[in-house]
Amino acid sequence: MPKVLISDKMDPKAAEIFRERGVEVDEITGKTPEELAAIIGNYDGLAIRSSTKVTKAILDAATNLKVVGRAGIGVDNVDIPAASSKGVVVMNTPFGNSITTAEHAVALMFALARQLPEADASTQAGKWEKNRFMGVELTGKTLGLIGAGNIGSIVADRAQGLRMKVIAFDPFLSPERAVEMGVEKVEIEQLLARADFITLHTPLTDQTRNILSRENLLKTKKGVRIINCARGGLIDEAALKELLDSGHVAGAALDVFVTEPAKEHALFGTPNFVATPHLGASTSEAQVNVAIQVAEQMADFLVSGGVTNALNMPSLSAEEAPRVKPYMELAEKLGSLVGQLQHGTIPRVSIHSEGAAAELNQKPIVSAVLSGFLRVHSDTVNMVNAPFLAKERGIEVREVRTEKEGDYHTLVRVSVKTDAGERSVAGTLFGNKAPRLVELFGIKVEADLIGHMLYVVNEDAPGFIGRLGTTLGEAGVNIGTFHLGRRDAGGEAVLLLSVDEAVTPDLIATVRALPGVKTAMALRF
Ligand SMILES: NC(=O)c1ccc[n+]([C@@H]2O[C@H](COP(=O)([O-])OP(=O)(O)OC[C@H]3O[C@@H](n4cnc5c(N)ncnc54)[C@H](O)[C@@H]3O)[C@@H](O)[C@H]2O)c1
Ligand SMILES: O=C(O)CC[C@@H](O)C(=O)O
Repeated sequence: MPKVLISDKMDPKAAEIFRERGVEVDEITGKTPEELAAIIGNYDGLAIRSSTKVTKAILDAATNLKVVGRAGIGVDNVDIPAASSKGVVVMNTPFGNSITTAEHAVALMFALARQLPEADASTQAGKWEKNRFMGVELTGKTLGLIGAGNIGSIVADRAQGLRMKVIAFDPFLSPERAVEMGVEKVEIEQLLARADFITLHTPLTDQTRNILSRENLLKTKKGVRIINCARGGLIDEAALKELLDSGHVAGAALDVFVTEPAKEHALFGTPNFVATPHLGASTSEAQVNVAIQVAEQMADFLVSGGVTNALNMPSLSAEEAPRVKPYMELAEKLGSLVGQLQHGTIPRVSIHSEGAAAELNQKPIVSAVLSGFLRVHSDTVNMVNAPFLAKERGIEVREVRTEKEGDYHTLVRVSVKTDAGERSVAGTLFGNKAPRLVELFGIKVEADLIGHMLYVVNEDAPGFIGRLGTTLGEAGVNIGTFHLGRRDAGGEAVLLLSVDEAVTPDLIATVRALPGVKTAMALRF
């Protein structure tokens, strides 16, 4: 039974779904990084919100971890490159809290427009300062969106309902989508110069870090009001404080901070500054949504291999998974076979799916080939990190599909470019389930690639099989299955034998010394 740790406070629905789906679950929140590192080795999955930091150190300690599930959108608390290189899938729930967060941004916009928090505090302090709190209307004002993705577009929709004019800076926003959203796509300079309110809805990346820098804040319209419900680090907090103090910025509302939790901050107590403790996603509706979604996605992955909303692996729905999985097994075996048989630099790997195989999602098949191929050199390679490692090693990966059937109803061929030219192996699925090799370097040979195997290339001559059988028998090696193929009578023959135990290097040397043997190698599947 796979085991998951929920390490941040999450709606109880998550644990309920894990258990219903046959996943054991522990809820242990509030651990220090050291305490988490001490227990993470016991788990196959880690479900988090924003408090748990999944650092390289945690991943190094997570010897059994297969998946990290973020009940939310931002994954800046997960070291994704480290997770990918350790073969850990990282998933998020990209839509579950979008409405809630957009509503929080709108709430903060109202709070700034009418100074609601300060008016509330003053009134409850018995001051009745009716003339102190003069607000501004939203109607007719210009709202500048920085980031017009899921949340930004919901904010735009709500702002239009409030009769605001919405302009958006987002390099990835297409003109068609801008028209559909009813917003004017602008460059950042125009946005800064024109917006009465600015709201941020981008992830924190190298391009967005400090997007509201001191320089950009100085380019804003005097009296601008700024809202950040996306990520700390998008605004220069020190410059924001100065510009609030000088009155250039009329108000700022932050839900997110460079350092969280922000228990002390230079901005705290500044007039017209509103703060919430990263509450963007905190409604019961959003928390139920993300808890259900993360638990379903992680359980699908751990129980049936389905991959949804992964940031470092191709998606594979729980419905597709049973059909694609036997192909992944076949692909991995074929990748492993070429990886074991071919040494030296391989600049290109091509994966050709034919017949029924060509109708499937190719991404997991390609990843499985690369995983089998590269695992020959490292035990830590898997489906998640194989495409990254292949890229790192400069291996070009080609994918070809031919929907028409050839000799087989379904076939996967893996070819590698070598100094001696292109060499390929091919396999099929028997009964749509059992992977079987059908061709090896141009020779038809049918074999199940399982356990310990011996690969021999020899001159096709009478008596050879007997001599080989005797040699193995004398070494105490029991033959399980025996597969033979040859290019033509008297030409080159290939033998693939499954044996009950590993073939030692000494025995390989003895086989290589037999008359007529060109190559002999031990293989492992
Ligand atoms: N406060 C919270 O509790 C809370 C809750 C949910 C999401 N968030 C955060 O909100 C942010 C947005 O979430 P989303 O679901 O809308 O994401 P999204 O991916 O749907 O949208 C992000 C948008 O930012 C745009 N973008 C990327 N780089 C940009 C750049 N350099 N300049 C301008 N635009 C750029 C993208 O093109 C995209 O349209 C994320 O950082 C997320 O983590 C915060
Ligand atoms: O989990 C939370 O409370 C915050 C989530 C939010 O930051 C997100 O990116 O989805």
